[in-house]
Amino acid sequence: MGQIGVVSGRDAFSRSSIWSIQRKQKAAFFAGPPDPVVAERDASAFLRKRYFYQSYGGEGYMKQKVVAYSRVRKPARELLSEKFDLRHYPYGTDVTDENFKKDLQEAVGYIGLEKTVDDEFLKHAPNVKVVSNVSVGYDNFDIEAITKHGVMATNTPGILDDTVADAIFGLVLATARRIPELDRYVKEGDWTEALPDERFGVDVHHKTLGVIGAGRIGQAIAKRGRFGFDMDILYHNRSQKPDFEEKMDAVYCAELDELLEKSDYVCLMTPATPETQNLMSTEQFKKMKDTAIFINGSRGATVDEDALVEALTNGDILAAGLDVFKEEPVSADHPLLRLENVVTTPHIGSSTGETEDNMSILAAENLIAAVEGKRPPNLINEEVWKKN
Ligand SMILES: NC(=O)C1=CN([C@@H]2O[C@H](COP(=O)(O)OP(=O)(O)OC[C@H]3O[C@@H](n4cnc5c(N)ncnc54)[C@H](OP(=O)(O)O)[C@@H]3O)[C@@H](O)[C@H]2O)C=CC1
Ligand SMILES: O=CC(=O)O
Repeated sequence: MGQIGVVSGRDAFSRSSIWSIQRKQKAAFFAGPPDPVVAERDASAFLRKRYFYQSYGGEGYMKQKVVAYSRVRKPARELLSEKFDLRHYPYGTDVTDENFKKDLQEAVGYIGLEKTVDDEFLKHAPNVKVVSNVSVGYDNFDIEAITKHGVMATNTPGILDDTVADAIFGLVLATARRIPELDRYVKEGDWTEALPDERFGVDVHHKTLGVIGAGRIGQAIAKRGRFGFDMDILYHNRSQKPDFEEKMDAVYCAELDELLEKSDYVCLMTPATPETQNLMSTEQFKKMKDTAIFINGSRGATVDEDALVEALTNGDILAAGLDVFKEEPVSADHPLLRLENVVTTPHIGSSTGETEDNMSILAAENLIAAVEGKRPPNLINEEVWKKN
């Protein structure tokens, strides 16, 4: 089936229908003011006809295809289905799947998460106007290639900040107070006497929290530390943030080393970019206090995992809380997972029903705007918009 450049029901008529309406309008103009009874009859005929074309795919009406991949939530799928012929594929599907490949060939939009969208992907998607990520991080997008193809790229910033900050601060507490380990201790029947000292945790309140990457989420984490736990806040960031400093008494560390040397908790929240690749490696872990805890909520790419295993085993740092890994899902036999001083979660920063719904809806709105020729609210590659 070929494609027809129509989206809404208003456009869903064959040319002959439109000419017929135009002829009637012309005749009505020369006939003077309309008879209200006739006007009402014409209006209901118009609606019936539109219903017929929408419902039965009559001549000239065909919804455009949109491909959705993985966790695109129901409210967003419903929103998209009102306007498009939505084809939803599960996690793991790729262009080796013939149906996915065919739908992608015809689709005007793609919405999903985690899948790499690069030159190769876009060669299979020649009609796509927009690729809409259901996440704020877009390291799975090759923005240069997407821009070269004249395709708009969008993401979902802002609406997930508090949810992610809660999860990452949860890792701070779980790691410091050894909650998963002690949960097992209770459930496995080992709680038969007063807790031995070697199972004690460390305080979080009144300690120093160092945030690397004090953007939307980094600042939301700092807010919890500052106002919930009376922590002193240090931050290292590409640019200095005077507002943030004022609100949270945060102190800027232009040099990462300064933050690493002074912090009790180091929380990494930068995007994954070529500059942040293995930002934390042997040298950086050695700079940290041996009583300090490292938390990664950014992406696995920002941490040299072999160096982290070494730092945790040698006692260069006390413990680590990790929501993200270089390979996801992380393999069950990964050396990090064998360490008792590591607490993990399966990349769950934004994983609450409410927030995932909101992210999916925002991603759907981005897609719809772009396909309808409007500037999507969360456009990443402005150049494509300016060119049009
Ligand atoms: N674990 C999870 O489930 C989730 C993880 N994330 C991750 O968190 C990241 C951040 O999201 P968000 O806070 O919304 O993004 P923002 O863009 O608001 O914040 C990123 C911050 O990192 C800073 N930064 C970028 N590069 C560097 C660098 N080389 N050195 C120091 N600082 C740097 C930026 O500085 P500047 O202000 O100067 O640009 C900015 O302040 C996402 O890209 C994603 O990877 C996001 C959501 C959930
Ligand atoms: O990791 C999640 C995101 O939104 O980025």
